[in-house]
Amino acid sequence: MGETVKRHGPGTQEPVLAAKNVVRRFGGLVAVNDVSFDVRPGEILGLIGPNGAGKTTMFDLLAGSILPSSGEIYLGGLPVSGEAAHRRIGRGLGRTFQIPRPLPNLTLIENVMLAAQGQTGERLLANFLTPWRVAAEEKAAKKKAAELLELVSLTRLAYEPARVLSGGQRKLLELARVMMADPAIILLDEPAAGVNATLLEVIIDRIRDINESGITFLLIEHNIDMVTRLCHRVLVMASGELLCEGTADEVARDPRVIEAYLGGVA
Ligand SMILES: Nc1ncnc2c1ncn2[C@@H]1O[C@H](COP(=O)(O)OP(=O)(O)OP(=O)(O)O)[C@@H](O)[C@H]1O
Repeated sequence: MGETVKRHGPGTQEPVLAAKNVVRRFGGLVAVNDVSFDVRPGEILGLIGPNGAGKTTMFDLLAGSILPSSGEIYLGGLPVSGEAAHRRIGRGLGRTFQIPRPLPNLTLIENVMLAAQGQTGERLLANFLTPWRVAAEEKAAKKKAAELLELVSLTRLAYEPARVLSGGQRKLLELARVMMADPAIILLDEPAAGVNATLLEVIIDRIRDINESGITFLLIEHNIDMVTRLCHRVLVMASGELLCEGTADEVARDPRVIEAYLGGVA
């Protein structure tokens, strides 16, 4: 029972991430128009919508890659709209990209370790640690990276260079990399794109495992099967606005959503 409550996140808890009346303009174009929503702790929230709806712009705003024209983004209850991505990541936000680009000639384990290195490096300098403690930190990072590769079913390839990976395996590696910084919430940009059917099952299972360990997800996805199977709740954007929210089945039946998708195709 306890697990179930954690998975869906009690409604009274502080949202992990929230947008309040967020607007983003590019010149005369309003890409995100007065969008507000909460991401509840422990949930997997889907963000769907036709091409050009404003989903990627919303992700960029949440992650701090771009700043809102107006409105606020809250991370763990605190406003962060003026803070860029590197500050947010240190405070529990992780993001994967549609096309992951690991360093091709480094091994998988090195790629995962590197995801912590910025943080570790700063800490080492700040604390004037002695060399043996640096070595100990590296050893700890390697152990953690190995555990994360196991978590994403890539142990077999841990000492291979990243260039040997398929598109789907790169997505799994990206998941391990982002986990290295101990995020509270992970933004996933189209985890199913370019992935074969077998690996898609692995990715779905691994996201579910990680979510069940207490990590919240927000994902953009065009693969509706994946959204239906994974997401506790779905937000639909169209023409920069938040059209509706509900379970995958609820939004799929909503006439406004059907119209938005047909409009997008026409
Ligand atoms: N840097 C930019 N400069 C100008 N216009 C932009 C910029 N980024 C996005 N846009 C415009 O904002 C709108 C929303 O784009 P966005 O990429 O957020 O949509 P999306 O829902 O992610 O689409 P897709 O599913 O195709 O990735 C589009 O009209 C797009 O052309």
